[in-house]
Amino acid sequence: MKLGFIGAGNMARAIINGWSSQGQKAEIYLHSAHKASYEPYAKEHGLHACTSNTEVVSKADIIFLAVKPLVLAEVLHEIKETVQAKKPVVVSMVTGVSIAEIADLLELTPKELEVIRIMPNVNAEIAAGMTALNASPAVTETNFLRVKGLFEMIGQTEILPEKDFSTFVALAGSSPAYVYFFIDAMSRAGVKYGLKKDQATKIAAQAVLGSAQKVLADQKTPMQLVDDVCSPGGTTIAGLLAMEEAGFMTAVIKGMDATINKDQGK
Ligand SMILES: NC(=O)C1=CN([C@@H]2O[C@H](COP(=O)(O)OP(=O)(O)OC[C@H]3O[C@@H](n4cnc5c(N)ncnc54)[C@H](OP(=O)(O)O)[C@@H]3O)[C@@H](O)[C@H]2O)C=CC1
Ligand SMILES: O=C(O)[C@@H]1CCC=N1
Repeated sequence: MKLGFIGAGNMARAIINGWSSQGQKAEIYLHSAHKASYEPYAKEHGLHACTSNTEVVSKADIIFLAVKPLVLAEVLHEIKETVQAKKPVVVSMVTGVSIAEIADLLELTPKELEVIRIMPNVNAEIAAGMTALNASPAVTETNFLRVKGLFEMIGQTEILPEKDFSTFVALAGSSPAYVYFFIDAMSRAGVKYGLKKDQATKIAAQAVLGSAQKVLADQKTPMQLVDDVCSPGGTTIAGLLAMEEAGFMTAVIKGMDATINKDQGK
């Protein structure tokens, strides 16, 4: 299995570094916009640096599209003829672009080309990712399981209808940033009350990690777990009510709404 990456930015590197940490051995071919960006990275990680996007398509069997939505049309125009001749599996992580749109830009239909749409997140880098997948009708079971397996190596996966991808972006694609933001806010409070920033960040991050693990491991709902921490007349209920007074739940949902609207081009 030969893998190809078009785009070598934050998300591509998180995935490739995650695979590398898990001993993934497939050859990887890579190209991005600037030599100074992708060549040193390829050299450092034992990847094949290609001289064009078309070369990536001609060398690899599974092509990962890891570019920003704004340059996607230009990239697909560039690789169109090689894709039409070779029919590799095309895996897109580009936000807000459907399988049908990708096939269309390549002047093929979803029945003619194996297109897998994914939405990963940056925690793939430490094998703690969360990736959604959906496939065009042309995708064979073998190839789908192959791609799904690559993401199971670096986290959890969920097969989702494309209509739910925008919601998934909010809950898992973008949300690492929101959780980092929350951790930083807690950590700043620690600094306000005299802790060093790195110490406060470690304490806050470990509390978030343990809480997430507890939610996944426990039969109780998150709200039942909230109640378990809130001693009557205690510190937690005082803090929780102050957060709610400042609009915590509304702020989170407004953030999710804005993410989803942006993903849907609204
Ligand atoms: N970052 C994240 O957490 C997530 C991102 N995504 C999606 O993944 C995609 C990539 O995002 P991200 O990695 O963050 O973006 P980055 O800006 O970090 O990386 C974009 C990459 O695209 C390359 N590029 C630009 N133009 C071309 C071109 N014409 N041909 C080939 N490569 C090109 C850039 O090259 P160079 O480095 O040489 O400048 C860069 O390597 C986006 O569609 C994003 O929505 C999905 C889930 C999470
Ligand atoms: O901010 C973005 O548009 C991308 C998609 C998910 C995470 N980063």
